[in-house]
Amino acid sequence: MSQAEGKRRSGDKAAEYVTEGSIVGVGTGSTVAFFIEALGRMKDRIEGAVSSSEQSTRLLKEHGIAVLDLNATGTLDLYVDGADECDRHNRLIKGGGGALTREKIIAEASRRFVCIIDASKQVELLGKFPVPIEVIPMARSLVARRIAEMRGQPVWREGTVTDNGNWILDVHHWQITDPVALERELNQITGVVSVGLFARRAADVVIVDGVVR
Ligand SMILES: O=C(CO)[C@H](O)[C@H](O)COP(=O)(O)O
Repeated sequence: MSQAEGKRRSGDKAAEYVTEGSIVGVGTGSTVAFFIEALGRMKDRIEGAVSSSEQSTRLLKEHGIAVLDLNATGTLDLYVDGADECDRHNRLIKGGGGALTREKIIAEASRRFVCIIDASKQVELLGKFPVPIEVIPMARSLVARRIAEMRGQPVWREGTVTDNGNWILDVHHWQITDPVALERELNQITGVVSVGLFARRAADVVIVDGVVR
């Protein structure tokens, strides 16, 4: 099966978790684009979506789905999003598309997080994919120095500005044996907005190539 086919199957399968009349949290990325297509086919049966990025907002609107403000919706029943890496405990690296902060907010605001991936995203140990960290622009070098002290190799994703007006550092060469502890430690660095490790709030359900794992 091609990677694109795996993503499409996972996006389609996730639509089975959407309930009548609900508001769905929607992530960002090429796998989520397939989910949005599936959501478009059932748009008359949902109230709308909360979007994690300008990119997904555009896609949702193209499919005729109302985009709602999280401040007005309260807790969501369901959040569907992709990932860059997923370990056997459903802990994730996310943010390859740069939308990690809003993704984390919606994941946190949702009762159930369904992660949709293709088989290539499954790993034994998180960290081969660089960990994205969104930073306040003026704190970029400060945060990079702190990360270097933690034996990470931060690379500035130059030219990328997040939907929140911030910058991203991608941290290479971390073998992440304790993702919860690392996430906590990174969150404490002044200037860090959010961390692309979803370990404390891991996925509840993981769908791989269209099959629930
Ligand atoms: O975290 C993300 C965006 O910030 C995406 O979910 C992640 O990068 C996976 O993307 P794709 O589905 O295109 O492989």
